[in-house]
Amino acid sequence: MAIQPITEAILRQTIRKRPADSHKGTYGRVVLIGGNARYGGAIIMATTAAIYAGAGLTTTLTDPLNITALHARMPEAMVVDFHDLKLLRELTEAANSIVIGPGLGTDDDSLSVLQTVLAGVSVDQSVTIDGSAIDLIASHDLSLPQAKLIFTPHEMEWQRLSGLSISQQTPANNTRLAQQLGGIIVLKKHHTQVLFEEQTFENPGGTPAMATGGMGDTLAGMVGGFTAQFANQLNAVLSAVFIHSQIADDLAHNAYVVLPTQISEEIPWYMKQYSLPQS
Ligand SMILES: NC(=O)C1=CN([C@@H]2O[C@H](COP(=O)(O)OP(=O)(O)OC[C@H]3O[C@@H](n4cnc5c(N)ncnc54)[C@H](OP(=O)(O)O)[C@@H]3O)[C@@H](O)[C@H]2O)[C@@H](O)CC1
Ligand SMILES: Nc1ncnc2c1ncn2[C@@H]1O[C@H](COP(=O)(O)OP(=O)(O)O)[C@@H](O)[C@H]1O
Ligand SMILES: [Mg+2]
Repeated sequence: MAIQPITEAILRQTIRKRPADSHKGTYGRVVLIGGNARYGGAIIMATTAAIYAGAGLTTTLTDPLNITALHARMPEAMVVDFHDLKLLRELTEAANSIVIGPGLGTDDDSLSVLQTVLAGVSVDQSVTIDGSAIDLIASHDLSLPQAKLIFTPHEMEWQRLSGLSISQQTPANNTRLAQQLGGIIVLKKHHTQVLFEEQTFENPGGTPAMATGGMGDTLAGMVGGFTAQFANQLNAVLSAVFIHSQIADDLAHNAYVVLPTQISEEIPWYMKQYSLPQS
C-alpha cells in the first residue's frame, strides 16, 4: 500500500473543541515512567509535553533524585519514587495512558520497573514504549502485553527491536516487522513514518533544528497526552507527530536550533488552531 502523508485534515478530525460540561477526568490520567539518576531531564521533558498536550491528570514515577527538579518545573505533575513497585503497579493500573522509557536506563532496577508495568497493563490502556524501554524489551526478549501499544523508536532503537539494520529498513521490511510486533510504530527520523497494520503514514515536516537530546522524549509525552484524550489512537499518534515537527519548523524559520521545552510551550496554541471551525 502506498505511503500516505499525514495531513492537517487528520488533526482537525482529532483535536476538537472541548465540551463545556467536562472536567480533568474527561481528559485522561497519564502516567509516565522513566528518568534514572543520569537521565532525569528525559522524564521531565516527557512530563512537560504530556501536560502541555492537555492530559487531565499527570503522574510521573521516577528516581527520587528527580522529584524536586520536576516539581519545581511542573507543579501540575504528581511525582512518585519508581522504586516503590507496589505503588507503581497501582498507579499504572489506574491510568488511561502510560508512557514508559524516557531516560529509564537499562540496569536491573530499570528492568524491574518495566516488568512491573508490563505485567499490570490491560487491553483498554494505551502504552507508549520509548527509549530505554525499547532497548530492554529487545535485549531481554520480553513478552508484550495485550494493550494499545505504541512504540516510538529512532532508527537505532528500531534496529535493536526489529533486528533490521538501518540499511535494511525499507518500507516492505518495516511493514513486515511492524505487523509481527503489533501496535503502532512511530519510526523517528527526518521524515518520521507511522506504521499501523498495512498502512504507512509519513510526516511531511521536520528539521535538523530538532536534533537536540530530549526531542524524542518530548514526542513520547505528547503521544501520552493525545492518546489519553482522543479515542482514535492512530489519529492521536499522527496528530502528535505532525504538531511536534510543525512547531519546530515554524520556530526554525528564525532560529538555528529548537529546544524540546520550547516545543512543549507552543502545543496549546497549535491545538487551539486545529480545534477551531474552518472559515
Ligand atoms: N536529557 C536527558 O536526560 C536525555 C536522556 N536521553 C535518554 O537516554 C537514553 C538513551 O537514548 P539515546 O537515544 O541517547 O541512545 P541510543 O539508543 O544508544 O541511541 C543513540 C545511538 O543511535 C544511533 N542512531 C542511529 N540513527 C539514529 C537516529 N535516527 N536518531 C538517534 N540516534 C540514532 C546513534 O548513532 P551516532 O550517529 O551517534 O553514532 C547512537 O549510536 C534514553 O532513555 C533516552 O530517553 C536522551 O533522550 C537524551 C537526553
Ligand atoms: N534531522 C531531523 N529532521 C527531522 N526530525 C528530526 C531530525 N533530527 C531529529 N529529529 C526528530 O527528533 C526526535 C529525536 O528523537 P530521539 O532520538 O528519541 O531523541 P531523544 O531520545 O534525545 O529525546 C524525533 O522525533 C526525530 O524525528
Ligand atoms: Mg529517544
